[in-house]
Amino acid sequence: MATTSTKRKQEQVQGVGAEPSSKKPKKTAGAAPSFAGSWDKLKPILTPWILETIHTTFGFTNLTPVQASLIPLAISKNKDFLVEAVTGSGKTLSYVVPVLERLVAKEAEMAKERAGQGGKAGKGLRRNEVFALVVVPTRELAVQVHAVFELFFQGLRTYVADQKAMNTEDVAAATDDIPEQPQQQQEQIITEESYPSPLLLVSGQTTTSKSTTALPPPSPIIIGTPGRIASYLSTSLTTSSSSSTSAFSRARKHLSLTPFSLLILDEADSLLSSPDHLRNMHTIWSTLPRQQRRNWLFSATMMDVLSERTNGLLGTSGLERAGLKNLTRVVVKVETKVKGRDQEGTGTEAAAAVPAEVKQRRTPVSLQNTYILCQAAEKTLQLVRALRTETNDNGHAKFIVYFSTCAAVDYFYRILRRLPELSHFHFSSLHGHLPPPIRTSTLAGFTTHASTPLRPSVLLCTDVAARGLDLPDVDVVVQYDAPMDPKVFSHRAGRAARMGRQGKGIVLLTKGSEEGYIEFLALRKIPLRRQAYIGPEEQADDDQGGGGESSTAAAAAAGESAQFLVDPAADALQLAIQNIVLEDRDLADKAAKAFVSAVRAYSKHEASYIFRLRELDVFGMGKSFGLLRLPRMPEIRDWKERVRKARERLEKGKAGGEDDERLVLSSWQDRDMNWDEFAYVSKTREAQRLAELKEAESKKDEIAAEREQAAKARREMAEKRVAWSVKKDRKDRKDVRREKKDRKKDWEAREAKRVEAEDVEPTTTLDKPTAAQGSGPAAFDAEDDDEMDEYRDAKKSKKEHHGGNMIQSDMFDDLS
Ligand SMILES: Nc1ncnc2c1ncn2[C@@H]1O[C@H](COP(=O)(O)OP(=O)(O)OP(=O)(O)O)[C@@H](O)[C@H]1O
Repeated sequence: MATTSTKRKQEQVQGVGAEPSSKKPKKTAGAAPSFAGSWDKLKPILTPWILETIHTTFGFTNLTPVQASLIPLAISKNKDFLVEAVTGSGKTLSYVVPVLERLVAKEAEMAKERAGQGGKAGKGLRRNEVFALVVVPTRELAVQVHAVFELFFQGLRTYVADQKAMNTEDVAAATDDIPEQPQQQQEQIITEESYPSPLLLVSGQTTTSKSTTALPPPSPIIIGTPGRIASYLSTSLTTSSSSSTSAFSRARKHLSLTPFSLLILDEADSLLSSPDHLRNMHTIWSTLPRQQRRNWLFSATMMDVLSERTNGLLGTSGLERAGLKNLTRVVVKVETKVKGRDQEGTGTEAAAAVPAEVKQRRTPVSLQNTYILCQAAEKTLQLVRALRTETNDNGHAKFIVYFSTCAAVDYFYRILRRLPELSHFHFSSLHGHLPPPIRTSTLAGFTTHASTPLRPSVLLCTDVAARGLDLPDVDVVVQYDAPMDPKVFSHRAGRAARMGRQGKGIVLLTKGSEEGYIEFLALRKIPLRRQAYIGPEEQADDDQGGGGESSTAAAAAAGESAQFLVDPAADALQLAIQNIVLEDRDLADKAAKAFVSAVRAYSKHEASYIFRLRELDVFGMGKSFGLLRLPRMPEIRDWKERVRKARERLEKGKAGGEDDERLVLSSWQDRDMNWDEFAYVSKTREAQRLAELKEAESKKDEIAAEREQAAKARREMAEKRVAWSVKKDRKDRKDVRREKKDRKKDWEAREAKRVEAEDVEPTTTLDKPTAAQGSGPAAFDAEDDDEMDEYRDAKKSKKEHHGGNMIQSDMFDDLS
């Protein structure tokens, strides 16, 4: 067996840090995280109430490596930082603590300055003065970070109350010979006591009103999403040129940036790559004072921003353009010592002789990242079986399942909980199209659910829950769809295995087309281990849990290749899902929307050379979604055409290669049913449908005529658009084809005569004259290519006309 040990080290940070802990970090693979010194021994020494809160409220004794690396630097040096450490390694506290320490220092500095200017003694920051901004990409993460700050301020209040109580006791017990409390300490208590709660700016929580009077009052620390922060700042700070002085001063009074010092971007790579976020970030940057502002950037995939050049502000030059120069990098790496041939568990005695190798990885060591290869038609089946085997065999209880679109989450949420084999699971769903209060309650429900293997819980979600969320005790993360942005992969998987806890990740990859993703991730230092296709439970029992390739036994019995044969259980599951869908037409609508949006999402993969839309088995995908019929979309027409051609090639004995093997086995059958009688459960919806049906019936001929006219107009338009050179080219090719056909007829006639005259067997396909010889049947095979060209031309002109999209565009704008 391969053995692993863990070592985390800091890089590019000077030697300031916590004193090393006397306890050795645990070295067992995937055990508790290695800590890097105790909070008590941290230099500089933390402010008493901050230290007390870390100990009593959070219950933490030791620092994590990223905290030990960054906190001393961030408190004592006025620098910009770029911080990368794996998911769940404690990055949040690594900035929260320095922000608070610097706030305390600023408070004291301002108090001194203002006392010097004749201000009220002991008053530092004013109520409208903002000291730090924390920007995060999602409302859920903002709420979480806000709660951490809030815990510290609660800790402060408790600390102050305790101090006061102690002082009162001291006073009561005082005698003349006991010295007074030092003046400085009393002042500090009064000052610190006055911090207002941090301000949270997220959707559904704060108003977007243009009026400053409707805005919540500022706080020294503001946390929020880019859009909300940008609009809050601009509304609070800007006035139109026609505004009166009093309006201006009202606005200035609402918020002041005089002491502003820190801008923190958590999940910074996401904030800097999404065009929407970036637009808001530009507003924020232009509003904040540039000189005195320090920028701290955090993410588990932060270093990627330095190399990528295609999106947003990424790349070093992009960061420089945004004023993010001279960033001090703090990178905490995870190293795995691998003994044996590889780290995928294939070690043997011989392999053990191979010297151990140290490999870096960008995921926690306690995270076991795996992939399952299956057919597109088997994906939902594998999801269902994974949920069951992980609970039954591995005792796991808390799951997150990621889909690529909101519509897919919405649909599968309605389906999975109705499947009898998952009836004991508690499902919840989270995506960006849900109203904020529902998002909040869903997350709270999932977090507090007392999950056990007998009553497991599953959160179905989009990437809205991929980054930063610290959801306790997540055992397994399943990625039904690989993320469009490869950086998100480790963030998703990192919802499990946090802070040294054991966790597992499973990504479902389509056999025959998506295997390249494994190598792709390995190059990004995210090693994946293969997990066998999950067979039926009885089989798993027989195999001691080994599972097997889909339908291997059946295929072997039939003497066929198992490679692309679909597990019969996938057909049974499709039927079961269809039967659920048949209960309400609304579900069929949701299924179609989910399917269409998922296909469109597929076309948006950044790693498009791995996730090729052309390779997407839409029939199989339709089965996995339990569709009753396939929606009309160009991708399906294209796939149908390719399947047809592959079958033709097979009939002609020309089929070859994996591609054809897959296409030939791909099949689709619409459910035989009467759609006119398929009703909505909602009475109003159904009444509306019936009315529309009646109207359509009465206008049937009119509609058909309109359609015919529209199709004709489209054809004419397409014809007009075709360039003269293309038309000529087409005519030339037509002529060539005609010539070939004539030659073929000619040859056939001659061949028939020869067979009759010489009384011989006709020429077979094996002894055909070659195309180069120009007169045999092979010379006519080029027709296939011509037809294909023509098909492509027609498709292209049609695509140009329709913008390549027959489906409503809102179906796709659905990714998180
Ligand atoms: N010093 C510590 N000792 C023990 N637990 C800690 C310590 N610091 C943080 N934690 C806990 O570890 C968990 C993960 O921390 P955090 O959410 O900050 O990770 P992260 O690195 O920001 O992860 P992500 O990249 O996913 O956002 C949290 O539950 C947090 O309370």
